[in-house]
Amino acid sequence: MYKMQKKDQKQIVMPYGGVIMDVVNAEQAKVAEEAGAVAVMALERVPSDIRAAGGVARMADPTKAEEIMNAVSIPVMAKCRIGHIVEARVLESLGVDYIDESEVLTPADDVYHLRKSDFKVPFVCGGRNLGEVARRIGEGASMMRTKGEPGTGNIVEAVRHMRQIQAEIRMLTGMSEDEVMTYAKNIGAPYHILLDIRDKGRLPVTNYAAGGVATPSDAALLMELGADGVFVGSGIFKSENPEKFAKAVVQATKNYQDYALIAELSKDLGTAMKGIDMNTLAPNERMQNRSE
Ligand SMILES: O=C(CO)[C@H](O)[C@H](O)COP(=O)(O)O
Repeated sequence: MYKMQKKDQKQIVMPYGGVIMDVVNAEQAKVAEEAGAVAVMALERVPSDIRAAGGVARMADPTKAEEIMNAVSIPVMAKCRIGHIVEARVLESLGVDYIDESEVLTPADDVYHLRKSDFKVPFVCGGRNLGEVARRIGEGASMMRTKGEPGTGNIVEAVRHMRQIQAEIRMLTGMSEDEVMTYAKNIGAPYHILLDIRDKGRLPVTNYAAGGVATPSDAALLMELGADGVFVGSGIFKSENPEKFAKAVVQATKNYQDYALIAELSKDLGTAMKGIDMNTLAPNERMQNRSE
């Protein structure tokens, strides 16, 4: 257990090379489980539909989480709005396995994130750089994910965030304690968490990549760059053949350096989700900018 987490807080145990899939109903949850997903994320809509709908995106109807929990035996996550203490408590009372305090929903609090160490249910949070990651761990997050740009089918932001975090960790490992202190000040990160990351040479919690995965090769690329696993939302159920894409993404993530296998998995998959060019998305349309 990481020291910022409560003694009686459950832990998130996710395997290396695992895939967590966004699902909006029992049928999709079963597709994810059959494909080999290690967990599902219960949502009202996948991120590309949230993006298209606009307006305020809130925690899903509890019936949705219950329907999905009843359909599968793998862990079920659900999203609450950033800083929404009551949505988080409601999800905890429903018995979801993990909560994602997520920028995919519109934030409830634009200053404070949840004090996650106050909860029994463990949390996953998003980060674009080491400052964000260390702050979320300091608040008690049990797992991290890079943010990417959800719902775009464009991997470029997920790549940017994974590279950024890995580069900062590599830089940190060469720092003396006085250098870590100044770095902590500069990036607004808790000093003791940076010291721990420096000593371990990696994050103290599992870090999956998320946001924009649309093909088996996208998922493998994020593993290649240092992810422990991947989240895939829109890329599965907005593709032409969700069952095939789901299985292919799971296999490619697990076997991310088996390029011949990834070639086979990529054949005759059907059309991937339509992507969005980042140049067409203004800063205020980017979910990743909703928190820091
Ligand atoms: O927020 C998430 C992780 O908790 C989503 O599952 C993830 O970002 C999905 O993005 P995309 O739809 O682009 O795959």
